[in-house]
Amino acid sequence: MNMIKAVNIHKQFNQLEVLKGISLTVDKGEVIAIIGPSGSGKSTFLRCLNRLETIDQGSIEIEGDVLVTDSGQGKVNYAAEAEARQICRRMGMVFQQFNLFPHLTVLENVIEAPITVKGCKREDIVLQAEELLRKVGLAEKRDVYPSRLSGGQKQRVAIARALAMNPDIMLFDEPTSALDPELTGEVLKSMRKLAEEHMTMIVVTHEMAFAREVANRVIFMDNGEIVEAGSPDAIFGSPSQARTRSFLQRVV
Ligand SMILES: Nc1ncnc2c1ncn2[C@@H]1O[C@H](COP(=O)(O)OP(=O)(O)OP(=O)(O)O)[C@@H](O)[C@H]1O
Repeated sequence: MNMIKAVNIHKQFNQLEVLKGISLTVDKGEVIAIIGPSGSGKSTFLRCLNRLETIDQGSIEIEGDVLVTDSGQGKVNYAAEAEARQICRRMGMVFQQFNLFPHLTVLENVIEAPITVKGCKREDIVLQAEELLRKVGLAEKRDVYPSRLSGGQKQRVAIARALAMNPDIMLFDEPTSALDPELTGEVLKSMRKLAEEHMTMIVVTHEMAFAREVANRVIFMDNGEIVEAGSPDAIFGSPSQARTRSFLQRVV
């Protein structure tokens, strides 16, 4: 069973065709890096996987459960709301802009969703949250408000917060793009640790070194299409497509 099976995803914003038939399957424990020029549709594709954006055409299955199917005739059918929500809950997401609750402490940020969404008891989830904060190196920031944290620390709280929901899959949408260069390392280290624990991950990133070292598979997207996909060695070492080569020459 695939963790994610997306077939022929199309997405338009008004007249702009942003995804032009993207297909991707992801197996358990795989780390996928999606790279490509700005505006190529990488974030939109990631957001379609967990229904932050709806698709116009195509189908998505998460761990064998149908989130959305193609009914033909250019229409799609989404699972009923409760089921769709339950399916999407298996995916944790980390955004470029952290999106922490400013009025909650670090610990409260981490335990908020397990309590309100999953109905966990506070005393049960606090221990797990403290463990997750230790894991991202922020145990001592437990009672601090986000405004007192660096960008890198905020992002690590965001990772702990996503993990507190016990997701089977983690989606990262350019998690280091808003950070000063000296702060990206600490976030990438937390992500690397997750990868070593065999978390299934899709990472949209401009960090080519991370993609090369940590991903099992690299997807190069351009202009709403997957131009090329392969092992990091293949993509970075000997890309077969001129568009991939030209992109890598510009960014590496
Ligand atoms: N909600 C929206 N409404 C209208 N257009 C959108 C919306 N979201 C994205 N777009 C457009 O869709 C295209 C793809 O955007 P997307 O953010 O997916 O690209 P990207 O590859 O992730 O780029 P970047 O690396 O710069 O984040 C862009 O032209 C963008 O302006």
